[in-house]
Amino acid sequence: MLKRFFSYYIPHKKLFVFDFSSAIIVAILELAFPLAVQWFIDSLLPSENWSAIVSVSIGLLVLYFISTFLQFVVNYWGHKLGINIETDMRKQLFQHVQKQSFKFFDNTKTGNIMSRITNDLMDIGELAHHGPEDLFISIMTFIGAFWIMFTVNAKLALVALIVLPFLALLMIVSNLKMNKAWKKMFTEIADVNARVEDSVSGVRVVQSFTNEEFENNRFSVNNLKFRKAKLGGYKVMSFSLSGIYMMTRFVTLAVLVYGAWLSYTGQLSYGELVGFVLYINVLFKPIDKISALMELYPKGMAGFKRFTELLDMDPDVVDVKDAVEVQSLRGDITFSNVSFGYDEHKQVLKGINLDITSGETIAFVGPSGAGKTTICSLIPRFYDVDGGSIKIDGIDIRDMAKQSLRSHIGIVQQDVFLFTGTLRENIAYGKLDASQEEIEEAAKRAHLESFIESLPFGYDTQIGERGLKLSGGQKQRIAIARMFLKNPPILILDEATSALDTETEMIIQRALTELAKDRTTLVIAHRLATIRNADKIVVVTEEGIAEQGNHDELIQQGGIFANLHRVQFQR
Ligand SMILES: Nc1ncnc2c1ncn2[C@@H]1O[C@H](COP(=O)(O)OP(=O)(O)OP(=O)(O)O)[C@@H](O)[C@H]1O
Repeated sequence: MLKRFFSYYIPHKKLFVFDFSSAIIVAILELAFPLAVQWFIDSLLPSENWSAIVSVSIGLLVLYFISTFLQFVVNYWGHKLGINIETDMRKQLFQHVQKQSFKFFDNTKTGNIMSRITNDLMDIGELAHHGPEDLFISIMTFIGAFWIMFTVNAKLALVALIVLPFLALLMIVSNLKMNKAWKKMFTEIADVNARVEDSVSGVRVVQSFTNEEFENNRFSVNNLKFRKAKLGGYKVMSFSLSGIYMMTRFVTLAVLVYGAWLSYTGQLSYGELVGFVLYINVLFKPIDKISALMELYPKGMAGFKRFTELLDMDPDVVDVKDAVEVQSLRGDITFSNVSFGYDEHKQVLKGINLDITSGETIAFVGPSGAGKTTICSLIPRFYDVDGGSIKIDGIDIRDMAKQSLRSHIGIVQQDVFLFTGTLRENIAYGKLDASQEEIEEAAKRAHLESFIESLPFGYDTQIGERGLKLSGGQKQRIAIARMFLKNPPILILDEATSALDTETEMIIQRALTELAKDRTTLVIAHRLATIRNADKIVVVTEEGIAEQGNHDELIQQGGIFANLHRVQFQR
């Protein structure tokens, strides 16, 4: 774990060396200062050589300036190092999450992912800066101070050492306890985030059911759990800090009393006594630093551990070695004996055989939950099949590079997802480098033109978070405009179930018919009227594909489709 943590320093090694060496020089200067004071009192003062006293004072002043500058370096560039590492980790995690398969998102709460990327990494920068540096410097100054104290007066130095084993024990025990407490705290805050994400995105449902009180209570449960976990951590920390404080102050007093007696009996000079007391401070500074690290280390490491846990989750759908980078596709799709389940306990598809010729429009119909959407999700490899194969233009899609395959498939989902931003940005999502002319052309073909013209800010209109300021029909037309820009040879249309008014429906239908031209189009159909002209209708039931043929053939067969047709049109 530590080795992995240190690997993040490699890109910033120059900064690290700069910061670290400055910190070492500061520590050496601090170590030398009490010695200088001791020498000042014992040797320089009795000589009454004022010019030497002034020269030494000026020398000390210069050293102070150097030390001040180096402290600035350590504070600023040291933190810069930490922030750089934190930023790298956050970027890496975000990119990793983007690569995850649908299965991951099916099973992970959004708030949880957000927590990992933001909160969990919050303390890592501080740890990256202070961790190795403070530890090394603390050990160095501690040993240095102790060694000097020992050479000045061994008996007095041993008095200062008495508390050391107790101190070490206290630190180790509280470190272990804090580690546990902070890990728990991160889990709880992730749950708080998940709850907030859920309630805020679902706020319209919450308010329409007047369930605000219920949501408040659910939130309070998580919030209190987080409070308890955090308070637990602070309790251990407070005990430990107080213990350290007490022990260190006890030693100061013991050294002062015993040192006074040694001085009184002529075994210690005044300069040595003053130097010794100053060294006690130098000796305790590292202990203070280490106790601060004790708070930081478990917190940072708990976050780092959660970071690596997520980073080590490999996506389910990956490219094989030497995967084919697809340049273009005709759009012939073949399903051979395909089986699939979202989890091992339940098979959703089995024995699916299907041939789709390029340029055809295929409509999938059947009862809810039969697997129509699932069949379509397998084509862009949102999930990989468990058995059998899917081939496009004769190549197994598992042998194609995932991104190149998906760049040839367009999907218009039932529930159109729009991003916060302008209309222009949302249409251009289909082709990020689209020119204004291309965007306008796509909008025109999606029958969006007159709507955009009616807006005071036209293409620059902000559509609100997730397109909240737009109607269902407008959102669908934006999704269609995106597809005109993307221009994929294979198109998947998940027909909207929500009813639109007849006129809007007609406009959308016209746009879709134009979009489907010269492409292999798969329509997940909910209303049978819209698929009359499909080249092939595939009836999917829980047992698999029950019927296929064109509209008239299926009506004539008098099977499931004919039945569905009768039910829908008799209403
Ligand atoms: N992400 C998922 N994780 C687990 N199970 C899922 C997931 N998506 C769908 N299912 C299950 O798979 C089965 C098929 O669902 P699918 O969405 O493919 O049906 P559908 O025919 O498209 O239904 P509808 O017409 O209602 O959209 C259902 O039993 C559903 O509960």
